[in-house]
Amino acid sequence: MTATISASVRARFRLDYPGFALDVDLDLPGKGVTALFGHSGSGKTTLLRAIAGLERVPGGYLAVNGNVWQDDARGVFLPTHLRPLGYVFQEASLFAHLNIRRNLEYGLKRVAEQHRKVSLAHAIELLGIGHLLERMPDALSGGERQRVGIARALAVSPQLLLMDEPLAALDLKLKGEILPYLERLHDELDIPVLYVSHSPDEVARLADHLVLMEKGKVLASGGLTESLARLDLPLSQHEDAGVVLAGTITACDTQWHLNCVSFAGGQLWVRDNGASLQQKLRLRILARDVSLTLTPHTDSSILNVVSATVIELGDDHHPALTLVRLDAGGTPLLARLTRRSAASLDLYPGRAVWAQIKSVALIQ
Ligand SMILES: Nc1ncnc2c1ncn2[C@@H]1O[C@H](COP(=O)(O)OP(=O)(O)OP(=O)(O)O)[C@@H](O)[C@H]1O
Repeated sequence: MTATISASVRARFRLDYPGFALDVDLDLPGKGVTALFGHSGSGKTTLLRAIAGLERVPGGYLAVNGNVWQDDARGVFLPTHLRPLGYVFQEASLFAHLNIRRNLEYGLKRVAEQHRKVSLAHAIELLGIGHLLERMPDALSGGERQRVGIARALAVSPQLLLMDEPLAALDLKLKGEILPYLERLHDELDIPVLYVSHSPDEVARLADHLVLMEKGKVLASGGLTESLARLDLPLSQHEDAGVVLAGTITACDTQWHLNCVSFAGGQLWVRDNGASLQQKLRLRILARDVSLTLTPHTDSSILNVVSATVIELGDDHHPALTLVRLDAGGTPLLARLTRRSAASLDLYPGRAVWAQIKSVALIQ
């Protein structure tokens, strides 16, 4: 294998199907979660399959944190079974005749002792499935099966984890149960993850980097925070467009069950969901939940008022509305307003405003 020095995932693939062409050239972070987002048929699964070597793409190139898995120009092509990766699908296909422990152990044999970075015990603990080990797959719920599938993918100590809509087959309640486990993986493991999702909520909670796909091409690739705030990308037109900011809990108001989250642009009060002081968390602020004023109001019910500057105004999919991109101390915010309000406030790039955000609207 040829070695490169960059700590990243480099993927270059061109593939032609009748009526569809994949044409990507990506340089992705070598750690953290990269979300692949795009309409159905935009090529997300095809890209994952090419990365896994399941789709043989002549002329392709793939290097994962310095290890070249495919470089056809040099005659390098690792078959799928030799690529140290984990692949999680919408539904975990477990062996029906093996109990959960045996399912998890299956596949471990091909991982040499010295390459085992994630122990089976650690994977079991991370996904909270210790109590299920002696059960048979048909005695598990869909959510439990999926947690086993994720643990199985982790247990082979992958250098890259591919997740293709791992929560898509689950109902909202089960999704809510599994997301915290995925957040733990994100926080505790150093494995780069490519995560296909249609859900802005999952992307907001898990991703660090965002790749937007359209018709087989990469429309944009960049950090999550910056990408979500771009008015030129279709994401901003979603009903639940908004930004994600990273903050730390710096105060607790036990009388009113509120926590104060400090971020680069100020402070926000959020509902106390059991987080502790100094805990880091992500807040999702939807554009429709942000209103603007020219002076800070103290006679309103809104607890959160942040000083910001208008960066740009952009079109919304509805002619009555406009999207305003703001900067709050280096943190981007989006506000969706009526054009009438924007006109009566006389908003223009550079104008100083106050962004009001209802506490109840903040998503943790
Ligand atoms: N083996 C194949 N032969 C021909 N066309 C294919 C093949 N595999 C995929 N395609 C086509 O490639 C396009 C991209 O499919 P792909 O499954 O990658 O999209 P996707 O973004 O993952 O979609 P979804 O979100 O619905 O899963 C589609 O038009 C699909 O029909």
